[in-house]
Order: sequence, then C-alpha cells, then structure tokens
Amino acid sequence: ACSSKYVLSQMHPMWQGPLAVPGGDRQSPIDIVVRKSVFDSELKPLVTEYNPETCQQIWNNGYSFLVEYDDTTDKSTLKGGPLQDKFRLCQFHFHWGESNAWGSEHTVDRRLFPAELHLVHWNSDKYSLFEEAVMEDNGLAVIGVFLKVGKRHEGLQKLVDALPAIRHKDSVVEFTRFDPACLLPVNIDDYWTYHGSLTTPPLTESVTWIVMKQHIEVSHDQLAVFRSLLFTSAEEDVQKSMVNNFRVQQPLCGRTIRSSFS
Ligand SMILES: COc1cccc(N2C=Cc3cc(S(N)(=O)=O)sc3S2(=O)=O)c1
Ligand SMILES: [Zn+2]
Repeated sequence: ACSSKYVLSQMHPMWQGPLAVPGGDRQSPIDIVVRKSVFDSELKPLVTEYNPETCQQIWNNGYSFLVEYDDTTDKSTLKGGPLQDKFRLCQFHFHWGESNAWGSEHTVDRRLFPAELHLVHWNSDKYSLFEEAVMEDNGLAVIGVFLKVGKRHEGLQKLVDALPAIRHKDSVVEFTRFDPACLLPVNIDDYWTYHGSLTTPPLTESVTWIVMKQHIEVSHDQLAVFRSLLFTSAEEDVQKSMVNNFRVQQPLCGRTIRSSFS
C-alpha cells in the first residue's frame, strides 16, 4: 500500500511546516488563477477504471483518514488526461477546515472550499513499487476534487458511517467494496493540471496534479463527522479535533497551469 506510518507520522496536527522545501520550485498546493491557465487541446479525457474489490481498509493516520486500495496489480487504474502512462490507485483521503468557510488546499481564483478530496495514484508502467514512484519526477498522479456543502452525498455515507470506529490516530478498520468513482463529479473532462508536490511530508515533487473544475456536494452533517475525528491517539491525555489539516499555499515559481477546457 502507499502510506506507511513513518512518513505520515511526521505530520503534526496544525502542520504548516516549512513554507517551501529548500530548493523546491514545484510545491503544492497553489491558487489556480483561471485567466492565467492555458487551454491545451492535446489534453485527453481522463479514464478511470476503479474496481471496488480492491478496497481494503480505512485508517486514521493522525493527519487525515485514508481509504487504502490493494495496489499490487493494475486493478484500479487511471490513465489519459495529461498522463502518458497507466497509474494505479493506492489511496484516497481528504483535507478540511474547522468551519465551512475554508478547508481546501487548492483554491480557484482564491475561492476556498470547505474540503478537498485527493485520489492518489502511482505510475505502475515505470515503477514496481509505490515507494519508488513517490520519489520520481512523474511518479504520482493525484486527482483533486472540491467539496461543497449542500445535499447529502449518498455514496459518501458508507465512509462517514465508518469514521467513529477510527476516531483516534493509528486506528484501522476493514473497509471493503467501496467504489471511489462515486466521489468523482459528473463531469471529469474539465480539469486543470500542473506539476507539483505532495502537500504533506515527504513533500516530494513527484505529482502530476489533476484538479477537477466541477465540485461534489456533501451535507453539513456529513462534513461534521469528518471534524469528529481526532489528531491524537487514544493514549494521549489531550485530545485534539482533526480540523484544518491543509497546507499553506506555495509559490507558483513560473509554472503554467493547463486547462482541458476553453
Ligand atoms: C515514501 O513516501 C511515502 C510513503 C508512504 C506514503 C507517502 N505519502 C505521504 C504524503 C502524501 C501526501 C499526499 S497529497 N495530500 O499531496 O495528496 S499523498 C501522500 S502519500 O503518497 O500517501 C509517501
Ligand atoms: Zn491530500
């Protein structure tokens, strides 16, 4: 799987960490300035082929909660869009705020969303292990989807119902037969794409970001359950609510953001 404790445990609740990695000139997240993005007609539609049977577990890593997929074969994959190779889904997770006014990592013309979903994939054409891919230039592809508060998301509810069982850091429960495609917006043909990094340690600059233009809606109550999670483990005497687990925005450093739509 693609998330090991030693890496994730470096994350501190209000982890704001270094403003940018020393020498890092392609860090994430960033603000997407729509009028500065460049339409690229060569960008193809994204092709996701997710198999719910590869869903394995859901766990609280002390920074977010991750739904992990079996990435030992090419069963749940992403290709097309800006990608030249086939990428394997390894996990998805979210970032959110303590209020509905903020929480997303990326913004669109400075517009904040209450939360953001990240579907993490690694290049299985070029690498045999996630741990290799995460260190390489074109090793990872992460789909970002903005969440807005509105109507209840039926597909999300199975995940929301599992959260009370993983309230504390390092708690894990079995979680199966969840199709992450249900979390994608109706239209996945319209997106922005740019070269960036992981937004938490190890902050490696190995990510092709694909940020969806269309958001998904979840209910206020569903998002409130995210906020009932804790950064802290059961043993700690001071419990801290898992909120505001997003990174500060990073300098664009001259990068071009391409759009798949004009
Ligand atoms: C050896 O490198 C490893 C090993 C195990 C897990 C990770 N990761 C850590 C952070 C991280 C942050 C992501 S985000 N918010 O940009 O989508 S995705 C992701 S991760 O790849 O799961 C890295
Ligand atoms: Zn993330």
